[in-house]
Amino acid sequence: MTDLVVFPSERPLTGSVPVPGDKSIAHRAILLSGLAEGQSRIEGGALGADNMSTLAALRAMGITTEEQNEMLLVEGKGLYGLRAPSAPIDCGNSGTTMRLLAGVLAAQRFATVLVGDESLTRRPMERVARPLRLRGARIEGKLDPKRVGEITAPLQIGPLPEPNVLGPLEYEMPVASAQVKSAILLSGLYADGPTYVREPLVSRDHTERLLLALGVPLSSVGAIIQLDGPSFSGKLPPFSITVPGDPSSASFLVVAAQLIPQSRVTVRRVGLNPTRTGLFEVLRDMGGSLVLEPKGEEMGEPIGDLHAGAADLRQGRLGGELVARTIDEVPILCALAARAHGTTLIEDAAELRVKESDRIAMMARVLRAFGVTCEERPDGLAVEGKPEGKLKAADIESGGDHRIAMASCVLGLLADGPTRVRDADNIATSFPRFVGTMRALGARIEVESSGGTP
Ligand SMILES: O=C(O)C1=C[C@@H](OP(=O)(O)O)[C@@H](O)[C@H](O)C1
Ligand SMILES: C=C(OP(=O)(O)O)C(=O)O
Repeated sequence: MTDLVVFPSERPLTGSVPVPGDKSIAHRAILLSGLAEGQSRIEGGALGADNMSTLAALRAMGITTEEQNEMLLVEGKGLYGLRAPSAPIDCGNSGTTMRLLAGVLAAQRFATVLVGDESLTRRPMERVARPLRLRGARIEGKLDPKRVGEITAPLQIGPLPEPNVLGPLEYEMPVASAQVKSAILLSGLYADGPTYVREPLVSRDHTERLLLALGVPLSSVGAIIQLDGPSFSGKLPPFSITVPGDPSSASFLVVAAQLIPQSRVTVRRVGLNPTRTGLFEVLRDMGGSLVLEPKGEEMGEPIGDLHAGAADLRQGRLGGELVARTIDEVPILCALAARAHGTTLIEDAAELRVKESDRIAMMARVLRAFGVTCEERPDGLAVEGKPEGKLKAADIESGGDHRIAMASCVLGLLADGPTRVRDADNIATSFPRFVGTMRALGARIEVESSGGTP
């Protein structure tokens, strides 16, 4: 296991850096390249371990892939080209891998078992199983003794029962989730009738954009999406994509720049899909310093450079529809709130309790360890900002959650002594070069082996 030791910053953060390719877009690009007919090319910078779990799943089902520097070549075999894997597929720490794969595997004539690490094995899976069953798939999990009606991994999927084809589906999702929506849409590629999905709020729409770019007959109005299975040709063309930089990874750098006096940081080629930019909107409302410089688009995804600088912040508010567009940025929003004048309210965010960790409870613990007063609520937090003076140096147990670990590192830069962030290996699930990137901007972070189980 690795600990990070973060030293208080003595100088501004400055420089221009890239971030890894967007994890969500890369999952979808990898999966769809395996289902396309022919060779696709995916360039994505240093993709993290979660994306590698999706790639490994394809390999386990007979898809040939090659990694050349930071480019992936995938030999897609068509929608029906996957082969039964010889063992359970390990989705690692990646909820997106498990839920998106479920949509594709539900339509196969062979059986698969999906497993994950300890954290993924605790996460709710009935939300994805239910709509797939409603269109004829066979999908079972382990009954969750603590949550009635809930199942968790391992997931046993398929084989598809007679008549061997998924049916149409009209489904109203109880919770906004891009993973569930995507699984439903992917299963719709195999269905003999249309797919209609309605979300309570608009979640990230990368699957829709990529499917449209590949010529799939799909349309959406707000939170309603329709895929016309029968008029789909059944073929996906191979494609080349340079995955835009991940705005969720960029958020840690953008927030660090706000908090350290005189900082000026540019993050290059970041995806600016409006379903992902909630944090930047909240930051602007808090008086943050952020300029977006558009740089075109890639397969329907807008891209731009982010120019961030130090700012004097006032309290912010996150709630309602903005939550879905900020869902992975709440840990770093808490760091921002910790240095703002006034109390920042985060509401309607109960979903955070079922991510890699219970991110509401974890951030409450982290903030208190740094000497920041906060109130933990069922669906969020109230964070009392402490804009003056230093925070208290802390010893943080990140619980193996990458976003908790990175948010803690940013807070550590503002402390009155070295901060230890324990169990930080998991940062590699989404941002393998986080420490190198922070150092390139001027932060001092040391990596130490903590002697626990590696
Ligand atoms: O579809 C995706 O790529 C993701 C969707 C979100 O999860 P939910 O669908 O559970 O909200 C997000 O938290 C996750 O990091 C990635
Ligand atoms: C929740 C996350 O990912 P996943 O659901 O894919 O594990 C995340 O990256 O913050």
